[in-house]
Amino acid sequence: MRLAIIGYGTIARQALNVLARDLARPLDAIVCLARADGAGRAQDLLESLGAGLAGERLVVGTVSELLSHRPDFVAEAAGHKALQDYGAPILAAGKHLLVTSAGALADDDLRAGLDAAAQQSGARYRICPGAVGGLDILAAAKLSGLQDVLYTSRKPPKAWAGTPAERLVDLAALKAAHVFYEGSAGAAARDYPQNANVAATIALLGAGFAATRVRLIADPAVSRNVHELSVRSSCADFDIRISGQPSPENPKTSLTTGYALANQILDLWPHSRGA
Ligand SMILES: NC(=O)C1=CN([C@@H]2O[C@H](COP(=O)(O)OP(=O)(O)OC[C@H]3O[C@@H](n4cnc5c(N)ncnc54)[C@H](O)[C@@H]3O)[C@@H](O)[C@H]2O)C=CC1
Ligand SMILES: O=C([O-])CC(=O)C(=O)O
Repeated sequence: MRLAIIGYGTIARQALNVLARDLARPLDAIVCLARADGAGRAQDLLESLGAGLAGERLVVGTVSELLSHRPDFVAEAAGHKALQDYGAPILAAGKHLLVTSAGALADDDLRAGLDAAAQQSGARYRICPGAVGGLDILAAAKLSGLQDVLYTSRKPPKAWAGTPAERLVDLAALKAAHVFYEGSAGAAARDYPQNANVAATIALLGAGFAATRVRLIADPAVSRNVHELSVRSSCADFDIRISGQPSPENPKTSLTTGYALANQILDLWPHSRGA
């Protein structure tokens, strides 16, 4: 088993920790694609996980180097730009791709490029559920006809630091919950690239980027990242609420996301799960 991963931050570290603990046997190789300024950090991460993770542990700087190490598939946990830069060449080389930065797919041109590369090579890209759940019933309900899909993300104010929310509201002074964004999943994914990948995932599996309604809330009364999905459809109405622990290293990212990525990786290899 040979795994390639793009990113060596919060989600990648969490997912690789789970693999190092839970794989039935170590990977033959793990290859991490790092930016020039992060090669040392990527190497430290791979070394910290020891022989339990993989025999060979390699850090590379380009997508062609990554592909030269013949991964079985590639997991992305690095951000929108990484998917824009590396997604099509990976798929064109016939490698399956697990996508965490689903918000990048709000860009129709990127989606068309990935679809074309995948069609030409037969490779597939799969969206990691990330911080959310309930996507199975959403996809089923889509087949029956969706009347309304609303996704609400409620996070502590510090999770919205460094986003356009800062221009809309004084995050540090907030005393009560404040809805600073109400609109389509497409605009949310574009404007909040580190916070609205779940909105994009729901849009992709459900009503699409234009019709999926999104609300983003900064709430000083919560310590969790709370994801709520409300769906009205021809087969069922449902409301799902997930109260996620924020990652200690990155309050924007729910801890679930790294576990979700590890779970997807384990799913792609038969018999890879330990006891
Ligand atoms: N689907 C979901 O539920 C969620 C998706 N995400 C997505 O995952 C991404 C990563 O999240 P975290 O791990 O929390 O962020 P992070 O900031 O902790 O780590 C990102 C890592 O990717 C690396 N990186 C960035 N651009 C790169 C590039 N072009 N090539 C190679 N490496 C690159 C960074 O150096 C860093 O190591 C987010 O930006 C977001 O797009 C985040 C949270 C939830
Ligand atoms: O991890 C989360 O809470 C969700 C998130 O950041 C995203 O959707 O991009």
